[in-house]
Amino acid sequence: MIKVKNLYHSYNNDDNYAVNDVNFEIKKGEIFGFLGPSGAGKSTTQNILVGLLQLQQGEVEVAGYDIKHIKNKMFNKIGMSFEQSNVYNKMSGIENLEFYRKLFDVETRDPMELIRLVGLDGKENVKAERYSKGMKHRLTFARSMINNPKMWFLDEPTTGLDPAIASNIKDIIKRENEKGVTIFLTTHNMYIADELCHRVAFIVDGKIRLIDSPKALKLKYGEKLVDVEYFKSGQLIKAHFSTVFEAEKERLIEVIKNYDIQTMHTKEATLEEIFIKVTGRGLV
Ligand SMILES: Nc1ncnc2c1ncn2[C@@H]1O[C@H](COP(=O)(O)OP(=O)(O)OP(=O)(O)O)[C@@H](O)[C@H]1O
Repeated sequence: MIKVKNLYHSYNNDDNYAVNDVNFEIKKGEIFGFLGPSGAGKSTTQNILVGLLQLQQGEVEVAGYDIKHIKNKMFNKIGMSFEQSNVYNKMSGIENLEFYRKLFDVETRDPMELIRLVGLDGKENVKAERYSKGMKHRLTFARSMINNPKMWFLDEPTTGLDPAIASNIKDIIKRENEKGVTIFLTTHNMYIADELCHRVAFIVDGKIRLIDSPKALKLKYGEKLVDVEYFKSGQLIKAHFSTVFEAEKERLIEVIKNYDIQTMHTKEATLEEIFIKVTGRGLV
């Protein structure tokens, strides 16, 4: 669905690259996470992919279209939800969607259905200038689905939303993906990436440092420890055991056999810990 080969971008046309030899492919039906700290080059890459920034160097194919020769038809197939909401303030929520749907040559979704989906019903006739930041964000998100995109670009889709609304947005993303929509998700929120993405790319200083599935990364970089809380002579003992070393595995079995276990968890590395391990940098 997306092929990116040897992509470079410099804002000043010098050798100070915001995107520096980036390569990746996204398969149809995949949720691909682009994970990196502020200034890593995520938005620059995404903006080239959606035709907002001109391709300077490299090869990019999106939904079967070569980005060097963008055809209007490509925009029928893609949807974009930006971190910075860019809705028309003088129009109401529903007017924004009604206006936007006219820009497409394909069948579009019912604006009111989308308004309901993102929980803006009851506010559809209010001008967007009176919407809160989170409401504008949801309207932008709803708008990005109006043309039933096959390829959906989501930039920080849950940033600034309260937990219940963020959870609703995550469910919508999962459902659309189950229907076959391919998703390019840009974020520095590792929880979202972990929960939603089939594969993630770690990007720092314009370069991709690693691409893999969250599960494979955890298996590779996880500590393989089991944390156990158990009662011994009436006292709660907290201990952890490696599942790699034989002696520790035997100690763990002894504890399970002889004591009353309160809690037992395998300790997995979080994506953020792995990111720091691999790149030497934090995600913010
Ligand atoms: N319009 C611009 N002009 C000049 N430099 C820019 C411009 N936009 C971005 N940059 C620079 O390019 C680099 C990559 O920025 P980019 O916005 O792609 O990062 P990002 O990973 O999306 O960050 P964030 O998470 O903060 O959005 C940064 O060094 C940034 O300062």
